[in-house]
Amino acid sequence: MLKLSNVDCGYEALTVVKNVSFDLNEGQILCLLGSSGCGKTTLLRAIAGFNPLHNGEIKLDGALICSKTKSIPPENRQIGMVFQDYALFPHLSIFDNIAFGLHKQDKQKRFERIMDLLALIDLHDYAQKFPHELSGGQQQRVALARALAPKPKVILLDEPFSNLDLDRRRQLAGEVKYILKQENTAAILVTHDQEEAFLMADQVALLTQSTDIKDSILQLGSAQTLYSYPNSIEVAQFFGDGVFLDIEINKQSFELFHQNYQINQSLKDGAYQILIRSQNLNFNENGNIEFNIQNKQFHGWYDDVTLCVGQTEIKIQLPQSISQNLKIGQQSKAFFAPNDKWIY
Ligand SMILES: Nc1ncnc2c1ncn2[C@@H]1O[C@H](COP(=O)(O)OP(=O)(O)OP(=O)(O)O)[C@@H](O)[C@H]1O
Repeated sequence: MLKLSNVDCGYEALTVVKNVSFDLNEGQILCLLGSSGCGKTTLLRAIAGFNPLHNGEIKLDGALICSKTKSIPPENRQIGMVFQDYALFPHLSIFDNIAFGLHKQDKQKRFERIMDLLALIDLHDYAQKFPHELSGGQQQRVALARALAPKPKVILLDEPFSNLDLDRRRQLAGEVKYILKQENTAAILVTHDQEEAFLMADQVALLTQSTDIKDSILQLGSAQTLYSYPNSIEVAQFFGDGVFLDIEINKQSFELFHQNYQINQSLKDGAYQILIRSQNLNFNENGNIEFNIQNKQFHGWYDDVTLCVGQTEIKIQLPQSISQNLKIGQQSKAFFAPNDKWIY
């Protein structure tokens, strides 16, 4: 439904985002994920019509809405926007805030749509209240209802949960996903929080921070694909789970911790790095590698655990159920099974 083809965008002479292409289908949620300053908001604003395209084109339902030479004004794009700071009108009631984009509809239809939306966001008793009487999460749900009211084809959400504390963010992310799915409205969410992206997205586009690049999107796919099959070291590092070890591939095999491993993909002989995550280790006294527990850091349901296999340090996250059996300074054993999909 929304199609970006080879989009470059930014500010006057500065191109921030390069060569972005993706398709968004009806009712799908796409998350633009990436570190601060990588251009997520810039891209979102270009889709909304607030920033120019330097190259490429954007189509909505097959119709060109934006290119280097053409730009339909934001208000005519059938694209709604929800901002980080809610941007509700303080002097209007919740009812009137939601009614804002519905002035062309007849009174009865407008009333029904607003009541339906108030029920959907679970604020049916709040119609006559004012924004300052609501919590941050409630205000954000009203902002979403206001954006959804005219039934836009796509909703753009720019860090919509960042003003809330962590617990409320997770809860509201789930609620917003439910509301968007009920309305079957496609959405693009900007976030730098991977958990939020994983919780909400059908597709995740991870953007690079590097400016010296051809393509801003490092990888596009489901959350599971990005996490389980990162296509580069940069993608794997973004998720921050695991360590990279140097290996030397020779005739489709490599040695690690004095064991030889065959690989099932065709790689030229040479130096590579392999990603090691906790899934590669199965703690068992009959294991094939021996290690020493160097450090443990408590994080609640998991610990950051630093193991030393010979001179090699491996820092991994382990759930309490495993970590509680590993004492600092203790020698232990594990079965080690590297994953040849994680060689870079
Ligand atoms: N109005 C502007 N004029 C010129 N450059 C800008 C402007 N706004 C942002 N930039 C630059 O564009 C780059 C991308 O900014 P953008 O706000 O899109 O990043 P972001 O990924 O959304 O970051 P954050 O997660 O911190 O919001 C940054 O280098 C920023 O300095």
